[in-house]
Amino acid sequence: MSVVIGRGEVCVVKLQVALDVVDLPAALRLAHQVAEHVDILELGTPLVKSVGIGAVSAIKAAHPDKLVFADLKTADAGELEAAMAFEAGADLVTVMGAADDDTVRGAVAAGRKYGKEVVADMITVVEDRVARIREVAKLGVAFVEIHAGLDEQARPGYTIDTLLEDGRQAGVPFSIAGGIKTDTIAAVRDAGATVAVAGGAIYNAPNPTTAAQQLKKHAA
Ligand SMILES: O=C(CO)[C@H](O)[C@H](O)COP(=O)(O)O
Repeated sequence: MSVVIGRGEVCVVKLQVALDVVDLPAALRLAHQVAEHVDILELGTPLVKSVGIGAVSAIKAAHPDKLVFADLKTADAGELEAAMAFEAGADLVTVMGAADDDTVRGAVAAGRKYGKEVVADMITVVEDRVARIREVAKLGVAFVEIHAGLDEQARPGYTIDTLLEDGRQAGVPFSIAGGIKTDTIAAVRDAGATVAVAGGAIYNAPNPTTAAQQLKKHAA
């Protein structure tokens, strides 16, 4: 399966579900509920920490037709950690955009070896995020994830607007993650994102299948 989604001609924003649960049966259940309506199945960082890298293999085995995204958020030993995820069946893996350039390069080297792709997660506050996005994009990642984490989202007054503005300014392929909902996903698409990542809007919904379906509809 081709995983080149950052550098190709992409007109429609892809929908990535973040499986932010902490046990494998729950992740498999959620993936089964939403797979039909999403393009990418993401194993959230807490899931990988709780279950281990074998969770990647289990999700890929259950959904071989989907891109599987291992959100490792690697901060060091980029080549080693990315190789672990690719060996387990991941199509995409994250490395921290704020990590050392050699950590990012290492992950990218593993991606080249396995024919898979690396995404730089820009969650960490850096002085000038747009400048760092442009630097990281030159290191060979498929795209950057412009991301407000759950802790940032919990702060009063949080909106997704800054993420979208950084995406517009950066001029490189990007995804957006940061509490995307049905009322914001169209703006994510219009800002030019390649991928929209949704976690809580799906796994906290009374009916995750319907939630994923609605997000896809609003993104079209
Ligand atoms: O990586 C994450 C947190 O670090 C989440 O998976 C990502 O933010 C998407 O979830 P949500 O839509 O709930 O923000």
